[in-house]
Amino acid sequence: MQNKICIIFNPAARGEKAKNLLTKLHSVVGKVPIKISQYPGDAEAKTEWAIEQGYDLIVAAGGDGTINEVVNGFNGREVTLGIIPLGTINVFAMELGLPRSIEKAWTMILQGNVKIIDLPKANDHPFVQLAGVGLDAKVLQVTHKDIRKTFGPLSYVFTVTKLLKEPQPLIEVRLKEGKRFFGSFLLVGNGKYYGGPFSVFPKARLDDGILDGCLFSRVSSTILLKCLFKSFFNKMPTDCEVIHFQSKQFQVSSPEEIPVELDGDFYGYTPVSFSCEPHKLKVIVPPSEKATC
Ligand SMILES: Nc1ncnc2c1ncn2[C@@H]1O[C@H](COP(=O)(O)OP(=O)(O)OP(=O)(O)O)[C@@H](O)[C@H]1O
Repeated sequence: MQNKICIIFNPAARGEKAKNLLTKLHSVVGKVPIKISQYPGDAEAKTEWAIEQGYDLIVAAGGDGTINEVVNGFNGREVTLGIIPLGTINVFAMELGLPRSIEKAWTMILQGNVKIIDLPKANDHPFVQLAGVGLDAKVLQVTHKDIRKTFGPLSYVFTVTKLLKEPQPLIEVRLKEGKRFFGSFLLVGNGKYYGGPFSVFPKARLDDGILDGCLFSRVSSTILLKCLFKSFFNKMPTDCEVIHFQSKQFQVSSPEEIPVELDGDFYGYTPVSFSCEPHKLKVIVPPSEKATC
């Protein structure tokens, strides 16, 4: 049976440059409805509305934050996710090997090769690709929107440099499987990539039923640069500064509240519990990708 498709478009993605792509998007998708997200959180509301109207293939046209909102709008219902990557970095699209051009992404969506992947959660809040506790979440929280718009991803580098001068927090990670770790900055991955083509979780797979963690005992510009360099070549440092773990479920706590981000957007504060629902999310991938259903 043919899917009923609805597109949820975020004009604010790619530093608000995505809005210039709306006419192009209309010309590529023809009569398929495009609903425009009007404010942060609206992509989730529009997805819920679309599902109530009987649409069963919801296409997120935006970046990772838009995909996150769309998936949160699924609320456990049996619908399929399509993606037209219009964000700045598009880490999840990179993980799935999706084409970046609107035409190619649309052709792939119409081909309809579905893969079923895991759906990670922070408390009850789903995310698709990654989460961070500590430094990166704080960077997202404090980097002003106008500075982000002007300097793009470079604006985060300015903030990191400033934040590294501050005292580092203490994070405790308690795995359901029994182990306990301590550190100051935690990254959690469903897939391999973080922040671009950086393979911070080289062992991660989107459909293995587990989450990968990377806990830094402390962070400095040298440690971060070393990690970025190594992860670009698919090798994370294995020295004492970084603990790698895999787990189905774990708790993260800290003496003080520490910020948490999900898929590149600020989410809230510790304590937070991470878990992973295996084989829960249907997503359209290129025909060359082996479907798991
Ligand atoms: N109409 C809107 N006005 C302002 N912000 C919006 C609007 N609609 C959605 N948003 C917000 O835009 C933010 C950025 O979206 P998104 O993450 O998709 O783009 P991006 O940051 O360019 O991409 P990526 O995360 O892949 O680099 C999200 O936090 C989302 O909540």
